[in-house]
Amino acid sequence: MPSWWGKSSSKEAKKKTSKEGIIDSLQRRFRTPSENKPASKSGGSRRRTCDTVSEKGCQSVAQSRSPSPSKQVSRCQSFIERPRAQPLPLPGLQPAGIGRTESGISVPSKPRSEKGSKPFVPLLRSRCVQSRPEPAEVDGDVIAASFSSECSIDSDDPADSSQRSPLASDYENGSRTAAGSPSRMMAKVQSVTEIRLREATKPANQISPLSSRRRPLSNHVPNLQVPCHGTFYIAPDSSLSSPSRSPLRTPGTEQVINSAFWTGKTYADLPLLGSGHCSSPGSGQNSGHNSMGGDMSGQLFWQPSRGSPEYSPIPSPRMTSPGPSSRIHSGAVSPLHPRAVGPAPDDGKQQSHRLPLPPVTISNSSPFSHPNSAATSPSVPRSPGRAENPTSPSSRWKKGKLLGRGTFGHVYVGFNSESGEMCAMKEVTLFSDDAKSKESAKQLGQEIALLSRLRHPNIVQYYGSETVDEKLYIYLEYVSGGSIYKLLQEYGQFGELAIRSYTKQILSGLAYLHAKSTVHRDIKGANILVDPNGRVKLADFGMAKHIAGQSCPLSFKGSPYWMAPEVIKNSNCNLMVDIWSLGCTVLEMATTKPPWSHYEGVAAMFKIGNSKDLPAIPDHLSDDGKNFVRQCLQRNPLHRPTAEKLLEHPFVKNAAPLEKPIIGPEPSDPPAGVTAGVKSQGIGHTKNGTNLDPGRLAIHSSRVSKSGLHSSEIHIPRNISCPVSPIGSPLLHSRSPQHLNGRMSPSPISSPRTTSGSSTPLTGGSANILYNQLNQSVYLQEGFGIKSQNHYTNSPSCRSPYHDIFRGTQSGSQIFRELLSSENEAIGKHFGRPLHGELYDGQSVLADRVSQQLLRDHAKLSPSLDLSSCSPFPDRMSGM
Ligand SMILES: Nc1ncnc2c1ncn2[C@@H]1O[C@H](COP(=O)(O)OP(=O)(O)OP(=O)(O)O)[C@@H](O)[C@H]1O
Repeated sequence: MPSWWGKSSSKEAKKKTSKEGIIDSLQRRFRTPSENKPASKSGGSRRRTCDTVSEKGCQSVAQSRSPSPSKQVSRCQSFIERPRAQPLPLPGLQPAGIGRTESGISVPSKPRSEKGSKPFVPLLRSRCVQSRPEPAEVDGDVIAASFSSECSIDSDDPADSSQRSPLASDYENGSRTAAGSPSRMMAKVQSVTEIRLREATKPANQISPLSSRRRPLSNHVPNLQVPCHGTFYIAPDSSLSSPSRSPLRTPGTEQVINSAFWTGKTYADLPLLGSGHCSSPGSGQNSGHNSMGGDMSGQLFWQPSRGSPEYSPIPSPRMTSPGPSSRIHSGAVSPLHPRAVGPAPDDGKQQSHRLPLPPVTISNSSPFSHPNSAATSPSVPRSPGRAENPTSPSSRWKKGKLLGRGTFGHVYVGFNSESGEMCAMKEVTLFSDDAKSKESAKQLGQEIALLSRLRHPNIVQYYGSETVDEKLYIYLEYVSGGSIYKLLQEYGQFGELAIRSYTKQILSGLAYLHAKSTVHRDIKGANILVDPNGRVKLADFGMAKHIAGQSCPLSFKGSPYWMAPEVIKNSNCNLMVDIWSLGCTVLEMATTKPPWSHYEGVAAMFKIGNSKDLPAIPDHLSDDGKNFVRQCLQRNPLHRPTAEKLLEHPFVKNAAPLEKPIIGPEPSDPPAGVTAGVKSQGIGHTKNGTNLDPGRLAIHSSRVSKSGLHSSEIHIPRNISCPVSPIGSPLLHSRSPQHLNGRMSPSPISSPRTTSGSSTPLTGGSANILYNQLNQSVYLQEGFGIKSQNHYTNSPSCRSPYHDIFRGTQSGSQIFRELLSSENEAIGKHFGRPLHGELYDGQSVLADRVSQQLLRDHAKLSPSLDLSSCSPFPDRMSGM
């Protein structure tokens, strides 16, 4: 049970103490001479303890692990073990070791000696503490089948590793699990279960962690193989794929172990690797994901947690570990790589950091360069004196507070102080000499390739990306409300109205996604963002995959508690896995926990995969709600309704929108400058008294179109003056009816941009405007009226995975582009131009502007660039 579900901190403290003793014993038992350093220190059990340990740069038991697989089965934090219902940290009442920043980000309050001076502590490992479940708490058949969520199986980044919990998956983390072959997985789970059963009968001090420490390849991975290329064999969360784990940083066996992991090691080797990452998915900065990812075979890989820093009362190992990134407030630490050490996003106070300066010199010497890429060429890092270069898009964006930490890096608020716009900036460090970085880049490339072709109001919008030096920045729609997971943790279970509304929106996003033969594979509360107006956005497409055929075999991705049976059982998975996960998410919203959360991750998987049981459905759900959940949680995927079909289910069909109606201004108080017939409301606009927020016009129009309602029946939403939200974004007004007349009446916030054409990535003054009204796509170009789609050079049809501008040094950009696999191109072939009439959210406009402006800005630097080409890599993308 997550600590915040716990009963009291005192109870936890006792457990902590006892577990620390266990850890000490383990360390004494397994510590190698090299580990017997003063720096090493036994850590406590649980995530919190691990964090502490990590912070101290201690603990590493992996290398000395017992050769016996069974002894290596470690157990990390489980729901079962965690204190129940620990209240959310309140000011002054935060759990020990946890601090809370002004921004609501939980951080370890414990002082860190290494802060600022010790960004990287080798051999830091989170402990895989084998803690035995209390008999009364565990089912007999699964009592042992638990991996520790706090264990790390790999991570070249000490910081990272120390912060990860293996099954990182405990629900609270919503952990995503990375594993391999489903079939093998089940066998492994069962085997591990047996092991755990055996372990459970042993004294605690005899239990060895299933660890994850690095071991010499010769000793532990005799049959290491290089994973085959061209498939998603590396989970985004995998250590291999994590840029944070550079072999250069801490060459160790862990990495090797991971590598072996990907190759489909036999069960006998599982224990060496199976402990997985000790990540605390929802903890700390991690938004609560512990997911398994990667189309790998033969691996049981508990992905490191990712998450939003803001909310987990329990500090994620990752968050509290000495790892640079984990310390939001700790100052100069690099989340991903020692070389990437930089200022901490937050240090208790909100700080803005300028983006890394873009390169000054650009040439086309890069073999990967293309006319439209700003990052294709060798470049010279900008000198400090050039920070204010107006041609630099990046210089106009300031990196703000840390929103969350993911597998690949950190996500920050991006703020354009000139236009007042915001976005979410995902910062990923790339290293040309880091194999893992390359894998990460590949994963990111896949995600970008896929996400860049998605445009839907219920899917977080991808704006663009660029590389600056060795960092890749991915600009995304900023959804300021946080994830459903976070909201549940903070406010408790949702009422049915909210559940209905959210579920309907999730379904809308899924229906759209599935129509593109794309499966998300990681639907859960932590990956669903909510804006202040209650609009839901699917996020985190790191696990998403386009399904060419009817299924995607050999995929074992997802988060244990939300994972469909067929995924666990190695059956072919298809789009229906998302429906199962949706059912779990509905239960999560209704109870704050996913089904089977009383089991530890692996135990839950065992239960999901092997039993015929269905999770309990709370009585307080309506009959429609219960039926909806049952529909989703049918074990036979063929029996599950499609997302499109479920939209007709009474549970969601009549779901009332959460938006409040627009409250019009006083009739006699029209703002100055308002065109006749058009009134301004706040930062929104109205059209001839319809009071439709243009930011929602298309959406509601779409609803009307689908439902057959007349305009008079349209629910009139209220734009709750939130300049941060997509709705409130001035960019949304590009869809204002005013634009149909070739006029731009940007909101006050957007005025500077729209009128001046300032060159920010997201604010191209002459950017193309995409307008959609009443389900009709109309492309507009600012100042030029309606423009044909065919002439809309930045239309989605022209996009490719390489559409983005990669700015930066050759190393960073080249790495990224080099590693964009052919699979990306394959994906692209399935994502052409959005269907005519396809709903475009206002964020699409922003996205287009980003790309446009990036191109434009780069063109300023490189006048010779040919911007007429749709595809930066015509040769590679010709098939799109
Ligand atoms: N568009 C966004 N708006 C607001 N917050 C966001 C956004 N994207 C991400 N975040 C925050 O950042 C956290 C990490 O982001 P995300 O999970 O996408 O990173 P990631 O690298 O994809 O992680 P992983 O793949 O391991 O799940 C999220 O939990 C969320 O709190």
